[in-house]
Amino acid sequence: MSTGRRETWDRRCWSEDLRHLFHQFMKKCEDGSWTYISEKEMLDLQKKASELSFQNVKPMKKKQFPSTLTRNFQEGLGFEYAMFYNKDERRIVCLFQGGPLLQGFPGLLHGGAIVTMVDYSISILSTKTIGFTMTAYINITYKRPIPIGSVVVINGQVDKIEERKVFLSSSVHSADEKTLYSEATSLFVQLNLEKSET
Ligand SMILES: CCCCCCCCCCCCCCCC(=O)SCCNC(=O)CCNC(=O)[C@H](O)C(C)(C)COP(=O)(O)OP(=O)(O)OC[C@H]1O[C@@H](n2cnc3c(N)ncnc32)[C@H](O)[C@@H]1OP(=O)(O)O
Repeated sequence: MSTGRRETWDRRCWSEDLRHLFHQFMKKCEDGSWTYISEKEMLDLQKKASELSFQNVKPMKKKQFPSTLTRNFQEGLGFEYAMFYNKDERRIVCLFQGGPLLQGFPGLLHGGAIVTMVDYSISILSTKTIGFTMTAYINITYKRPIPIGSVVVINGQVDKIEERKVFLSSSVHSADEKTLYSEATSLFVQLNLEKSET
């Protein structure tokens, strides 16, 4: 399937820091330990999710299928990111540069935008680990504010799996790893699709 959506790393709005980190991670992919989650893979996952029916929510019609929240902004103004997945270590890394439309306090990223990117990253990790899941809770602590346009690294990992429950922890650091911006713990629950009405 052609997504009609180009990969994001050729966007002009990507800062030098983001490009540099992106290429560092692409290098880590060469031995197969890490894999880049491409736009096509994201779209395929979304498409699959949109075909699911659970808790009486009917699957979406093909024409209604929208893009995800984080991809609904003009280049550079919202969420610019790339994700990498490590299957053996059950980890995800998201390189994230938040644009001016995500502003909360002047010059700083809104906490809702930060938790959105954390939630989205670890939802992909939990989904890749045990199948489609939803966030039951996410408990985030904001330790330092993130300047608009700066590049941060979100690290997410699976801590424990108990049947349908996946417990994850995550952190948000500066690109040079010197500043810890936020930390979160969360629970994702695998969707009980058998309960669904189709
Ligand atoms: C579809 C995803 C695609 C992702 C990849 C695709 C990529 C492209 C799409 C991008 C998508 C981005 C998505 C971002 C992530 C969202 O933003 S998700 C949106 C925000 N979350 C929600 O709206 C969830 C609302 N809550 C619910 O629907 C239901 O409560 C849940 C979470 C599905 C669980 O309901 P349930 O399946 O009926 O499970 P239930 O039997 O109640 O609980 C199961 C177990 O979990 C425990 N549990 C449930 N909730 C809690 C809680 N809050 N605290 C503690 N324990 C709890 C229960 O106690 C139970 O434990 P056990 O008794 O088994 O030990």
